[in-house]
Amino acid sequence: MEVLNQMTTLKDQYPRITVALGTFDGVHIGHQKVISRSVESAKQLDGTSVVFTFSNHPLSIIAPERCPLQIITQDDKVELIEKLGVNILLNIPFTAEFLKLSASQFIRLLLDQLNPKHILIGPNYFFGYKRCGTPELLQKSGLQYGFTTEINPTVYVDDVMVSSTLIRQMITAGQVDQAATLLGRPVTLKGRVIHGAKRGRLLGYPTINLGIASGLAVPQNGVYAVELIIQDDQYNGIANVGTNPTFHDIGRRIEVHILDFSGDLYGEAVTVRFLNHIRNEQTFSNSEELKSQIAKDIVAAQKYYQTSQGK
Ligand SMILES: Cc1cc2nc3c(=O)[nH]c(=O)nc-3n(C[C@H](O)[C@H](O)[C@H](O)COP(=O)(O)O)c2cc1C
Ligand SMILES: Nc1ncnc2c1ncn2[C@@H]1O[C@H](COP(=O)(O)OP(=O)(O)O)[C@@H](O)[C@H]1O
Repeated sequence: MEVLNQMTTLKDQYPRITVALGTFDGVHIGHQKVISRSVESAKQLDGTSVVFTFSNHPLSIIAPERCPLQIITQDDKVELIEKLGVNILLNIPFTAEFLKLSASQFIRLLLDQLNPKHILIGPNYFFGYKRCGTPELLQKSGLQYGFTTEINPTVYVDDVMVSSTLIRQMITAGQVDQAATLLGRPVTLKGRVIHGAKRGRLLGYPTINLGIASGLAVPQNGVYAVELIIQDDQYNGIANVGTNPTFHDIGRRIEVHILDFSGDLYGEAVTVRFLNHIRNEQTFSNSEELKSQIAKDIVAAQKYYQTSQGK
């Protein structure tokens, strides 16, 4: 997949473009449908599938105070879009100038740069200054300018409408299993192992510590059954997200005790998949109480793996 970080004229080089339009935070199952349809219709046309999206959330420019936490990083978004088989990703910054484009100017920009044959959007796609452009306007303009617009129907899971807003709420409420259903994959965070208070080894439960990137939606403080990927190996683990209130500790972080593992992991890149919420973070009166609770947490996590991983 070719990734372009600024608006580029593609129409001359690629005569039959299909373009999926959207912010696509999370690349959830609804987004995946829209993007996959673009890939399919490009194949039918013997053309080129393009995703046109922004590298920053439009609200970060329109109303920064209302800009939501992001479900995934930009790098992960690019990787997920690539996996869907897209040919070209236009991942361009949403700027103050872009904000001022009217709906018809935005359509004109698409025509001038891409001249698409087919446009794919979700049902709640609005565009142009003050979100004046509607899916219907795109359809009508297509009749005039020679493109078709496909509005993908709303995707539901058990009567729940899939949306980035709902997924963010689920993640920050610790409902990671429900969020995974709407994302089509587990809630995943990545980081490098940093040094902590070196207390874990004394408790008998060493934990890799990961910092929390600002701006990302992180599961609410608590204990979770997780899977980890370190280099090419997969492990089961038990994570605590929080501030270690038992020890009047410092900043919020993610820590994971890896089951059946020993070794030095400082500095390693780690991927953590949050599978299931086990309990909330608590303040214990002493480290013995915390230790015996962690032993119970591990039993709960193992039960979870046995049922979910078929072991
Ligand atoms: C499964 C698990 C559950 C935990 N639950 C709590 C908790 O409820 N309250 C708390 O204060 N700390 C909790 N912790 C965090 C421990 O306090 C922390 O791992 C320990 O202090 C070691 O910190 P260190 O890695 O900085 O050395 C938990 C850790 C694990 C691995
Ligand atoms: N099973 C394990 N799970 C997590 N980390 C482990 C494990 N075994 C060894 N380690 C190592 O021990 C370190 C954690 O020990 P800990 O005493 O908690 O120190 P810190 O406070 O620096 O995290 C990890 O960074 C890793 O290098």
